[in-house]
Amino acid sequence: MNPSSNPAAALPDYPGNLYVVSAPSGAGKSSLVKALLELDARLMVSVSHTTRAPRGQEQHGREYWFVGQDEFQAMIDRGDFFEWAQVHGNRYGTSRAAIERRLQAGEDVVLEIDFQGALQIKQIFPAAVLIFILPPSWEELLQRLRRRGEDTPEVIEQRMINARHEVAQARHFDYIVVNALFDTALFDLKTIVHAQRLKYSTQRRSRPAVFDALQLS
Ligand SMILES: Nc1nc2c(ncn2[C@@H]2O[C@H](COP(=O)(O)OP(=O)(O)O)[C@@H](O)[C@H]2O)c(=O)[nH]1
Ligand SMILES: Nc1ncnc2c1ncn2[C@@H]1O[C@H](COP(=O)(O)OP(=O)(O)O)[C@@H](O)[C@H]1O
Repeated sequence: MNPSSNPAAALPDYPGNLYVVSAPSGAGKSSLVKALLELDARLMVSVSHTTRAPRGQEQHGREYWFVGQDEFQAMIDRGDFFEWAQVHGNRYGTSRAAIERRLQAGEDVVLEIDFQGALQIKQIFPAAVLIFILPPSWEELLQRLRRRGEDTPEVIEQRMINARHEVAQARHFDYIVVNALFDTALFDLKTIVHAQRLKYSTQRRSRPAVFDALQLS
């Protein structure tokens, strides 16, 4: 956990839903979230800020806002981050403005962040739904990192070491999805999002249409 992060007061009960997806590097969270967004027009992903250098095809403002150490530090000092954390030697953060505005507008937001950030979010926004994605095995995780071909062997080795610690945090999450077969994991993710959407809308102002159809109070 990040002792220096700016602890926010609990957020109000926004009409939008917040989903947080975490996983060890290479488990498939970016691929799954991308596929989920294609299936679900109501979901928006929040683009984080990072001090990490861009990988091959990554674009500023699409995968991340790539910023320098000084700019990141200035954002921390101004309290611009909802949460931030140091992960694999770089800093990553979710900007407050982007997600609060969307949740207020009733949009559903997905954050793809590490477990430290996820646990910070749960503290300030208990209605957030925390989903942890597990690889089917350590061997498969290593193969996926190698096949992705984006990281040096040293970086892959570090990510495999960090993964042991990260997966131990899965028990603090609301749901666990095993990404063995991609389509099965995607289906699981979609089901969680859909089920939570129905559940939360019953607790809030809006009622799911099926309640009217069944004349439920
Ligand atoms: N706390 C936090 N973690 C983030 C944020 N954005 C990305 N991360 C996490 O940082 C880690 C490294 O991400 P990245 O460098 O893209 O590598 P990848 O996970 O291998 O694709 C992953 O666990 C991400 O989920 C953020 O805004 N906040
Ligand atoms: N179920 C799966 N089976 C096989 N390969 C997968 C699966 N899910 C993702 N991958 C591949 O594994 C690699 C890592 O996935 P990625 O989405 O980048 O992971 P993460 O965002 O968690 O670091 C990518 O090359 C991706 O295409």
